[in-house]
Amino acid sequence: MDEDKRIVVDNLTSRYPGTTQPQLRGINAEVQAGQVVGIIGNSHSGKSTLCRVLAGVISKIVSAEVEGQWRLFGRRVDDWPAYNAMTGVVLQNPAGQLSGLSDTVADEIAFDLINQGLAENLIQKRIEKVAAQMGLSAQLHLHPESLSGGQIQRLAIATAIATHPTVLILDDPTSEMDPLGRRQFFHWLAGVKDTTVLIVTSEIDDLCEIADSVWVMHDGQLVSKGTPGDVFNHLATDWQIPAPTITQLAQKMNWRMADGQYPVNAAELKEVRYAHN
Ligand SMILES: Nc1ncnc2c1ncn2[C@@H]1O[C@H](COP(=O)(O)OP(=O)(O)OP(=O)(O)O)[C@@H](O)[C@H]1O
Repeated sequence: MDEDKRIVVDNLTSRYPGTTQPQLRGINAEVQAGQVVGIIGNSHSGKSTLCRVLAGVISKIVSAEVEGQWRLFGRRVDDWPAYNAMTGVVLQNPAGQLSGLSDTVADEIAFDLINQGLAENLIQKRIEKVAAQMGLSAQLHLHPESLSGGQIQRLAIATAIATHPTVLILDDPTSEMDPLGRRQFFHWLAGVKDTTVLIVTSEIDDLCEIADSVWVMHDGQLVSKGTPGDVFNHLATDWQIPAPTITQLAQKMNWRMADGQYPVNAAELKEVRYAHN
């Protein structure tokens, strides 16, 4: 049988203890290997809860009732060592994810690699590579607690990608980064290959430049999913999600693409501008 190279979520419902209504309601979705999926939605719509379930944090660390099925590349969360080994996870408040045991940024990145039993020379190479990717080369000798909020987010991402995960789950990973750091992060994300990425973000303009698909969460439900173009051309007003800046401009100017949709990213904007000249 062919190896299953998808993320499959089948009728997922989840409810925290002490609450009457579920925070996730009947989520169905599928992601092909190598895709970048952006998860958007208002506050309290269930984005973090979905990340927690898919990362296995619910119910391995945080307790909640969960119904339905989900598999990452054929693996179920019950198969925890294998499931855990294939995921890289950055949740909200990444400072809380630091081991608290490392004297330096380099040691923190090395932590999971040592646990994996990687050879010392390979560990050094991985540290240097992911530090460069996350713009932390100059901080490798610093104590993790001396980093700024944005740098801690970059360290958490570096640590998550150092193990070469099959699936990367990122919950609002740029919330504390400055504009340059955020731009560098999305530039890096655009070039990621061989990793399937689920990213919660409110940076809709950046997301539209790089995402293969977008999921919209509203009140615990996955109310829309598709390409950025399809999703942002069909936003319901009660989701209260703004269109990308480029789409808003095109709507004002009535610049539509050949298929009648408004552009959502720079490449599409260029296409309509070319057509209108
Ligand atoms: N540990 C918990 N116990 C009980 N309820 C919780 C818990 N964590 C989250 N909730 C509730 O679950 C709902 C969904 O929260 P969640 O954090 O998943 O939303 P979100 O879309 O990520 O929001 P935000 O954008 O503000 O982070 C909210 O109503 C929240 O109050």
